Amino acid sequence: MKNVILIGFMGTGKTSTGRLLANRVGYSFIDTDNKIEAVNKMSIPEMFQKYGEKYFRERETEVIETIAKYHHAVISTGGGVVLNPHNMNLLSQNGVVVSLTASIDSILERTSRRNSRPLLETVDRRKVIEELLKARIEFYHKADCVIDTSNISPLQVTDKIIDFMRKGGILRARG
Ligand SMILES: Nc1ncnc2c1ncn2[C@@H]1O[C@H](COP(=O)(O)OP(=O)(O)O)[C@@H](O)[C@H]1O
Ligand SMILES: O=C(O)C1=C[C@@H](OP(=O)(O)O)[C@@H](O)[C@H](O)C1
Ligand SMILES: [Mg+2]
Repeated sequence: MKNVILIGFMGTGKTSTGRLLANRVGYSFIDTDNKIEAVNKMSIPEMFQKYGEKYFRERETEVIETIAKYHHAVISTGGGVVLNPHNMNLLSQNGVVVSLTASIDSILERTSRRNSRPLLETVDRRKVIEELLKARIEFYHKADCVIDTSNISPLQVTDKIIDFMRKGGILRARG
């Protein structure tokens, strides 16, 4: 049974929408960031601060190597997972990849509610978001399905993902 992998920039709603989707379709839910924190017994900001981004990326890949083998799971990734082709090869072998996008204004607004994202701890957040997006956009478009979440609720995003799953025969008609 295929997994559903959510990719996308910080603030596009991967964690919140993924949890909702898993509840609706009866899949288990895994968020790579939560798993990294649980396995390493350390928050992500603390990990970045103590050991840096490279160390975090290594822990991220370790977690992906484990969870890519799961079945029947919605897997919400962190925004930088796409940077390592090894991560994406593992995840896509056993799942369909759904990419969530959002306008810069939406990303800015959504990531300012709670700052647990070390890469955005900066004075000019808009500029950093623009630069990171520019470098990553090509990866976010390599997906089986791309959904713009700027003007729709997480529930509406899950409606679209469920439609996509039904059309692809991943999910049976109703229920
Ligand atoms: N479609 C949406 N519309 C409005 N707010 C959203 C939407 N999706 C997520 N959010 C909010 O944006 C913030 C970041 O969402 P989160 O799921 O943590 O994103 P990600 O995991 O992609 O970084 C949260 O406060 C969440 O409630
Ligand atoms: O884009 C990134 O490089 C990151 C995104 C974060 O996850 P979200 O996309 O869920 O915010 C988290 O993995 C870490 O702070 C790095
Ligand atoms: Mg998240």
